[in-house]
Amino acid sequence: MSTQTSAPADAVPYPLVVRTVALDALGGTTEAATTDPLDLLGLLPSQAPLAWVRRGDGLVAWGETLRVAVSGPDRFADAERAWQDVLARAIVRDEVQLPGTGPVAFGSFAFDEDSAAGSVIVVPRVVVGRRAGRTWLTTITTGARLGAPPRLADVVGPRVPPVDPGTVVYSDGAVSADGWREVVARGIAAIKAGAVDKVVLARDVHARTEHPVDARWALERLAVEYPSCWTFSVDGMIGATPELLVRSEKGLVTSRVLAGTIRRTGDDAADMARAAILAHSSKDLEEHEYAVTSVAHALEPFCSSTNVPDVPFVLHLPNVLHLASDVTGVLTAPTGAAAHPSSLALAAALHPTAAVCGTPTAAARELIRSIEGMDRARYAGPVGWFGADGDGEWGIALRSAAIDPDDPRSVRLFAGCGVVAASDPPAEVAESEAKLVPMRYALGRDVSDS
Ligand SMILES: C=C(O[C@@H]1C=C(C(=O)O)C=C[C@H]1O)C(=O)O
Repeated sequence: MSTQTSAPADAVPYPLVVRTVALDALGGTTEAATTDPLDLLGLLPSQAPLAWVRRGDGLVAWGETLRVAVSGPDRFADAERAWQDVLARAIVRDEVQLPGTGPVAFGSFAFDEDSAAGSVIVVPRVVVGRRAGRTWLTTITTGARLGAPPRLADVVGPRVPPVDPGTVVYSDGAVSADGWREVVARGIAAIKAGAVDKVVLARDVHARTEHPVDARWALERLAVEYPSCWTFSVDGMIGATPELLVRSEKGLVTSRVLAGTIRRTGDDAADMARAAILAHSSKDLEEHEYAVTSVAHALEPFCSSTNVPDVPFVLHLPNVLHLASDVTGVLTAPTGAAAHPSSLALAAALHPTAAVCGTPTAAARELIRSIEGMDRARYAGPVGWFGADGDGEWGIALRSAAIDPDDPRSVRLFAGCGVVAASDPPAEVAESEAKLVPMRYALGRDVSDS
């Protein structure tokens, strides 16, 4: 339970000066919007890139004006307070006024409050954003006053292509695949003994790369191969998640809940048949129901109305099919409060959902602590960004990996699976392998590597 600001608000010699200007276009395109994610990702430097990109829209950022490290059960509230302190002293000129313009902080939070891994929010120096054909540049400095409007050419370096990580050698993480089958069997036994209804169990795999991992290599591959996912990079945590914990924008809240998975075969006709099986599988529908209910209940105190679809749709990804539900709500101030909560406060209220922890939450988290055999660190925790008005987007850091800050040739890849009474341990191991495919692909060279 602590907060550490590497440039504490009190120690910032001047208030933050935040300036957002419109950009005509990126990548030389002056026509209507392109949806090429590489337009944004292609601007990133190799050092500590920050990204939140989907279908060519989103935010990329670099540099560090401020970093706030938090931990423990109050990590979300502590981060929020630090951000509010910074904002209270900021001088902002925002000529674009869209979600993601003006001051922006990126964050990545540990799954478990007891994790040895810290959580962090980073306020970058430069942000480039794009939304529905409009692009903008934000600079965040600690200069004493507003200077001339920033220009992209002054803040973006010469394009240095991402470096190929080279040969990748995989080895067991904290628990081997065989050992993890036993972990799943223990989870099923605990469910049958009545300890929980559902538990989500995860494993890690270690990758050793020939060359230091250039996060941009992985991000570019993920953004192209998994366009319906949110490709993210925050403080060495990278991935492409299909699951949106919460988006809060102008009083509307959205959450994309996933739970219930089937592997793809590579044969489109067979996959269509599998999609139909998934949509009717009572085991997967049960897993899904727990996840949707946990999100709907967590949102209720903050919403005047919510909309929970009656039946899930099937989300097609290159590696797996998921049961998916988009839960939406209209935010309202909870009793006694002046304003509705920020996107980060909503993420804190939602986390951990039954899609990544289980049902009931506290018992599932205890079971994970006692049988999973690893520290999830920031895997399955909230990752994303928020702005000055508190609006923002937080995904669940799935299909993800953590690059070791002390050894960038060392990477932990993660995958987990929802377990219910009807689960089968070998099938869950196979499902976890399918969920590792995106990050293996990201570190690879071409499709045949995956
Ligand atoms: C835990 C993960 O995925 C979660 C578990 C799912 C399932 O068990 O069906 C599906 C999507 C995610 O909510 C992961 O990808 O690591």
